[in-house]
This record gives sequence, C-alpha cells and structure tokens, in this order.
Amino acid sequence: MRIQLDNIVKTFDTFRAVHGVSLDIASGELVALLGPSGSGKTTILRMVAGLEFADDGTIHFGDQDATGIPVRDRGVGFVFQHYALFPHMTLAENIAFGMTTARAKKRSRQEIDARVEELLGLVRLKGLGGRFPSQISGGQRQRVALARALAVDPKVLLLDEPFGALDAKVRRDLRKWLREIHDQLGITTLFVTHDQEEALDLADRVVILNEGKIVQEASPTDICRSPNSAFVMRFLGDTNVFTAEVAGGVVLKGAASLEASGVPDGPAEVFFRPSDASWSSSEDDGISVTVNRVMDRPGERNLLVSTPTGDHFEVRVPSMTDVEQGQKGSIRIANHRVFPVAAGA
Ligand SMILES: Nc1ncnc2c1ncn2[C@@H]1O[C@H](COP(=O)(O)OP(=O)(O)OP(=O)(O)O)[C@@H](O)[C@H]1O
Repeated sequence: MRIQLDNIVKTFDTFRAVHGVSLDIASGELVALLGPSGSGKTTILRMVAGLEFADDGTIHFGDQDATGIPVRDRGVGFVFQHYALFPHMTLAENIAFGMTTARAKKRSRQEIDARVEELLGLVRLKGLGGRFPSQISGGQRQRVALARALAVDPKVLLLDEPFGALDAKVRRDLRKWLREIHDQLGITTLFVTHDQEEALDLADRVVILNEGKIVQEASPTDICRSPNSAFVMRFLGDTNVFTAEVAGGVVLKGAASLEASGVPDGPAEVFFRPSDASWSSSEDDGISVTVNRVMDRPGERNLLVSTPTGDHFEVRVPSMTDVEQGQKGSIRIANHRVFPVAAGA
C-alpha cells in the first residue's frame, strides 16, 4: 500500500510540531523517520495511524484519502516502545486478540489457532504460546507485539522506537530480524527512531527531520556519502569541524588544500569524520598536529590531536599504528564536506 503525505501541518496549542511535511512511501518500502527528540517523528506517525489528525494537508493510502479516517478503519498495525501486551493473557491469546474483536474479519477458532501458530513461527517463538508476557525477555515481548500487530493483516505497519527499551546487542539482533521479516512479507512500513545506526541498518530510505521539517531524505548510502547540511553531518555521528574561508572553490588549512567546489566564497565549516583522516609522523605532510591523547579500542586507535591554531580533532587509525602521546606529526583528510556559514549565524 502506497502512502502519500502532502503538506501535513500539526500545531499543538500555539506550538507548530510539524511544518508542511510531504512524503511519498512506495508500496512495500521500509522508511525510517530519524531525528532528534522533539523533531516531530511520533506526531507524523500518529497522523498516519489516525491517532492524531492533521490541521492541514492530506494523507492518502493508495488512492483513498485517509486524512479523516479514524484509526480503527485504517488497517494499520502498530508496535510501540513499551510493550503493551496484556499481562494476564498468554502469548497466544495476546496474538489472537485482534482477530477476536467485533470489527475483525470473521475466522473460526481453528483458523485463529492456525494463524497464531503461523505467527509464533514467523517471530521465532514456536512452542512458547502458552507462556505469559512476564515469563519471556524484553526482546521476545517485542516480537510478540509484532506478531500481534501482524495478526490482523495490516496494510501498513507503524513502529515507534520498538526496540528503544532494549540493550544494544538485543537491538542489533532485532533489527536484522525485522528486516528479514519485512523482506518476507513486504508490508509498507514506517519506523520511527532517534538511533542513526538503527535507521541506516534497517531502512530502504531514511527521512531526517529537524524541528518538524524534513531536512534530507535518501537511501542510507546517499545519506552517509552526501549529507546535505551541517545539521545532518553532525546528527549522523562523530565528526570533526573547523571554520575556514572558501576562496575560489578551495579551503586552505596548513599545507593542505581542500576542495570546496560549488561553495560560495566566504566563511564556511569544514567537516570530516575521524575515520576519514590519516596520521603521518612526518610534520610537513598536511595539517600539522600534536597528539594529545591516544585511546585504544578493539581494532583501532583514536588519536586526539590539536593544531597550532587551536583546532582539536579526533582521528581513527589502525590498531597497529605506532604513535605516542606528545608526538608531533600531521594528518591528511581523505574525505570532507564544506558548508557555508550563513551571515549572522
Ligand atoms: N499532545 C501534545 N501536546 C502538546 N505538544 C505536543 C503533543 N505531542 C507532541 N508535542 C510536541 O510536539 C513536538 C514533537 O513531538 P514528537 O513526539 O512528535 O517528537 P519526536 O521527534 O517523536 O520526539 P521523541 O524522539 O522525543 O519521541 C515536541 O516539541 C512535543 O513536545
């Protein structure tokens, strides 16, 4: 089912939480809404669900205008961060719940039992249908929550930080699992997260929000290779930054000349990731630096370095690199982005 949001606006009292968001989600696509806290992700998801109504703009499900259709008639399945499983029901009863309500398509007891078994298999919990939610782990509960959402054959799946309360390792495992389920079922899915890695690992397309507006939407590859603003560059993860003057499409820094084609002459910010710079013990090789600290990690070393002009950078080098605190040398930047600094900013 294709979902189209056209110029959606939502204001709470006087606070505008969503400013004219337009988004076209293809049938079968998995789209992640990614942004800092308060950027409007949940509000957009709730409007797609029909739990909240837009003040302006339209939402289409396929050819149908769904803007004013209430949640129970939209055919959406949800999973939220906090497991809303019924504690007094077994896992099988939880999964069957939506199939037994008055609005559900009529199924015989046998059909319901067969569907529950099928879903328990899909979420890899075969044989555990008789347990209660308190008798399984947090990750397993979220798998049951997904099975319950899928039980009513939703046209659209909406997931709001479904793994937010789980530890990092379980989250990573569930991410891979969710992507496999998505590939198997092909249900159009909108996934809200503030975790960059989760969005990049899972989604076909990542939509980055800031202050209720879309600031960039692209495939994970394009988002990582071509962040379109200083905000996206910073938001996506560890980055170094220094201010400089662009002149004739070039930034000069120490002995290094960095390309800035297309950037207007004037003040700019230059960004590079710690893994996009290399270290050399020769001092006249790029940007001269002093190593202030060496931090070892499995498989790599993080160097905290400073330039004679007072910039502080972090550089990631292979774990076997011979380098010591206090050593002088230089760094070369292999990949960088330059964004103009707006006047008055
Ligand atoms: N019912 C409400 N009444 C008033 N303000 C609200 C309401 N719901 C959300 N907001 C405000 O709208 C803005 C966007 O909220 P939203 O929950 O959509 O953000 P979010 O990106 O999902 O954040 P988080 O990652 O923290 O959940 C926030 O400033 C929030 O305080």
